[in-house]
Amino acid sequence: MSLPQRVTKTHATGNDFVVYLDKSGKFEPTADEVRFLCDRHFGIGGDGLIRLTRPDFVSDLSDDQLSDVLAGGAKWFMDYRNADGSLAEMCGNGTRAITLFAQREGVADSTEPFRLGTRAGVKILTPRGNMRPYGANVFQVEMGEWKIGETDAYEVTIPGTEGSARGTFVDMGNPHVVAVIEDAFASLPVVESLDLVTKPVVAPVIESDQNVEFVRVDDIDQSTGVGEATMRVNERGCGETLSCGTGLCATGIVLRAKTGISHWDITVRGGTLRVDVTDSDVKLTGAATLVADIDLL
Ligand SMILES: N[C@@H](CCC[C@H](N)C(=O)O)C(=O)O
Repeated sequence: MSLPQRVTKTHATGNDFVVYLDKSGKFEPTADEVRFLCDRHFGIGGDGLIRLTRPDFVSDLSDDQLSDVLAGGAKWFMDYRNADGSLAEMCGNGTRAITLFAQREGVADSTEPFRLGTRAGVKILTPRGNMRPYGANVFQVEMGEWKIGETDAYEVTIPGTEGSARGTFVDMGNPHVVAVIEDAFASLPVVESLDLVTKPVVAPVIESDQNVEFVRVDDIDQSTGVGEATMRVNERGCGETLSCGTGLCATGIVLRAKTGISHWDITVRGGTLRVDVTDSDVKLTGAATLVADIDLL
């Protein structure tokens, strides 16, 4: 068994995680252990597992990744695993949940920005306290650089559902395809009616697999420059989740490319978050929650 006795259940806008602190590097989980803890019937349940550890205890990091993380000033690392046991480069919601946990464990200062290492580089989290309409224990995350592919280059379908949409690839460190489904190129049902238990199909195939976001623009206030949108997501390695932080950022980036609006309040099934996009950076603002400490038997 490579798990510690005590783990903690957390979530960030309903994207839920089993997390633990591994100060000594003794507790690198196996894929079977991840699947067990994330199982909603036989385990604790979670969209993913996060080990908070020192960067040099993460065995899959290349020398370049490790030196980038250390050069970026991160003393702690978010080792993220999807519920199916696969590794992921990044988890936007996970960065907030694990930073709140790091504060509680006394390894992050609750008043200062926290530099967190990830497989997609260092992310900086600034605590914002309670913030309407986003909730309690809000953090603003500097998610860093992003890349967008050709607009609408992919066809997105859902097996068993009639219709299709066009999707745009976004690299947030991890891979996303964003389909704005209530525009001229889409014939899928409305966002709320989609079957996202079924994994969407993206063509042409993306080798890494991908997370897929389905989005509707609800409102654009030209006087404030802020848009509102609704999004749902099917995540790689996990299935439908109530929220996906990197997916929200990818959504903000695609909506900016399509509308010219850079600031978005996006509502997912787990709440509302803020995404602010510039040419060189994207910021994500949202809440985080610690739910329970659990002793494994
Ligand atoms: N929920 C996450 C993303 C988690 C990883 C993703 N499933 C992947 O494999 O890329 C988020 O909040 O960003």
